[in-house]
Amino acid sequence: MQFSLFETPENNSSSHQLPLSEGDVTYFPQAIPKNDADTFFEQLQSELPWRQDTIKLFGKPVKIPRLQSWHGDPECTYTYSNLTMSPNPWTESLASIKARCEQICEQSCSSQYEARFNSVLANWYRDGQDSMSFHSDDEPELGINPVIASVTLGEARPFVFKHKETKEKHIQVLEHGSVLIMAGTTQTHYVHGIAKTAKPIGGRINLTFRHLIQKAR
Ligand SMILES: O=C(O)CCC(=O)C(=O)O
Ligand SMILES: [Fe+2]
Repeated sequence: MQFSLFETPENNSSSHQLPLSEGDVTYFPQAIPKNDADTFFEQLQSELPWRQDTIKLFGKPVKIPRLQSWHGDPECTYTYSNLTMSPNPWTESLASIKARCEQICEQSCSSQYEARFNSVLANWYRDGQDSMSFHSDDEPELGINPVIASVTLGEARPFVFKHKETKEKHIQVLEHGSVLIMAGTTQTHYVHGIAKTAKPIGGRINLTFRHLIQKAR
């Protein structure tokens, strides 16, 4: 699929900045047209090598409540919750969605921001019992003030930002085909997460595109 088929953000008049007192977050609904988003959802669900990792919580092994898959350029080894993941290669659909996110960043984000991504963490929330606890994406490999593009396919879920000191909260429902760009000091001041819900809901795939900085050897 070619990304020239996508609408440009200029046509996407409903993009808006979240009203966070510190941080820089912009939401682009319908960044990926519905038909393409439907196809990507099906393709990614069947083609990615999904795995359920185990992390240690207070010394005890706990299965994380979602499936994940890490992809990127060959040098992009990533450590997340004490897990070190070697990258799986880019698939055609991941590369196409990455190009769309880079296009949005180039056209709509401040020129001081890096608008190239070399890796992506894919998360598959199979139902309402799958979740992601509050965290910041502030690993050293991401550098200072990282730009992260977060794509939602499938079921819409509320995405919660919480200020680390003031506890100010902001909720944005992330819809099918949307892109959320987190930049500036967002990771310094806020944690974010996806809560569980008892509602009977369908699956959601989230892709967070990142730019990893290579460590000096
Ligand atoms: O599923 C989401 O929207 C959030 C994913 C996320 O925060 C992450 O992968 O770091
Ligand atoms: Fe995150």
